[in-house]
Amino acid sequence: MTDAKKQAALDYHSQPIPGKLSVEITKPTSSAKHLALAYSPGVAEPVREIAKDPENAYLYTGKGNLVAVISDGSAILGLGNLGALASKPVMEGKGLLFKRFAGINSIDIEVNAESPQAFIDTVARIADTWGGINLEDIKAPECFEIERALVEQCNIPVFHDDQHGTAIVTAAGMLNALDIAEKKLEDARIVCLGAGSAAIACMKLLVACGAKAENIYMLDRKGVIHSGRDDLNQYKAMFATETDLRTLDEAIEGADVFIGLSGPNLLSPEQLKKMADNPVVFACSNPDPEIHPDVANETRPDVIMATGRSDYPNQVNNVLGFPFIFRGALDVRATRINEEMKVAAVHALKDLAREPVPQDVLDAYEVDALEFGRGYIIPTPMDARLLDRVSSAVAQAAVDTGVARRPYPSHYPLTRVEDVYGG
Ligand SMILES: O=C([O-])CC(=O)C(=O)O
Ligand SMILES: [Mg+2]
Repeated sequence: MTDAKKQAALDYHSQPIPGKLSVEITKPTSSAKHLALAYSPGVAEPVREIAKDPENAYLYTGKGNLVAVISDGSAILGLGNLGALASKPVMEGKGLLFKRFAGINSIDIEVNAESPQAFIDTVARIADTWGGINLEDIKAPECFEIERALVEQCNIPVFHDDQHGTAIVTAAGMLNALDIAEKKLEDARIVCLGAGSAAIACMKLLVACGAKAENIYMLDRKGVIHSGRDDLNQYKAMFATETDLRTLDEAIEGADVFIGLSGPNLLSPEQLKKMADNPVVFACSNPDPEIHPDVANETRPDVIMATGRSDYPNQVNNVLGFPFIFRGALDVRATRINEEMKVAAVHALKDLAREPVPQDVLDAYEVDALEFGRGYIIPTPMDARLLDRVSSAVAQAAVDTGVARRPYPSHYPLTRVEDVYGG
């Protein structure tokens, strides 16, 4: 980023007041009568009701539309382990997106935990107060055990966004990109640079969507993950292939797809040149991709290019997923976010990209046209139709698979965030 852009980012966060979120009051407070309802003695009534039946928390408190965004700061974006407090701008940012795109209230919680177990215990103890928990920017492999334990211990959706949000959006974009390249996921040779939480979840979901595990070459810092290595954790080991290839240089030769979930500038123009025709490149490291889109487009005019960034076309970023996935899950009081709900979100995103784009979206991006093709493989985050399409698909899948504790919402389809509480 230029110095001016860096300063603009700092000013955005500090002005006119520090931070990106604030709390608002939803009830009248202009008289002593109001205070007697809001606080002593009136507040005792909902307390008694909730003590009788915890479900009443959904009726008398904000629980049902409240998501905790929780991190330990151990894998902030593609920046690394910078500690809990430094992750706060990202977690506030997730809260901004939850509210702006899906009308969900959220509070960010940054936990200094000395071990995964300490993190699990901290979150488990505060879990009941939320409608859902979004885990964010927690490093692998600890994130897998943390999520598994919390899903088991909590009766509300617990979702590690960097795994599943990223995987859902990547899978949707990939199905469309390969269609445009006239290739099939089943046949695609895929190179995945990175073996962290997002990489492992993306590859698992791509395999669930039809990719062949033997066509996937995953690389960590030491190179290709192959069956001869004895330094692999159980998660990486799932992607160990029988191969003589050892480096990115070797693996990229003839590859149809490059997915980067690692760090900045790790794919060179020379490596991109070695890929097959119409190469699909998802350089998703944030904020700086594995190859800059300008460099990629210059190197290969036939590239189908996506990044995680808001300032280039084809933004493959979990913002297209987590606000709406939680919206759908909260609205049917799902006990968890299961595989069927994730796959429903993939298809909703994939299909929406094939529909004509409304004028307000074109205006938001200051373009004359966006048409399904190389430059538009996935809906943009500013597309208001996401609220309806993804949330309803997720809610329906929750109902169909028996994890919903409420019926499909009668106030759906949602067209505006103002309508999320129903009529
Ligand atoms: O915050 C973003 O832009 C996407 C994300 O979750 C990450 O990179 O960790
Ligand atoms: Mg993240």
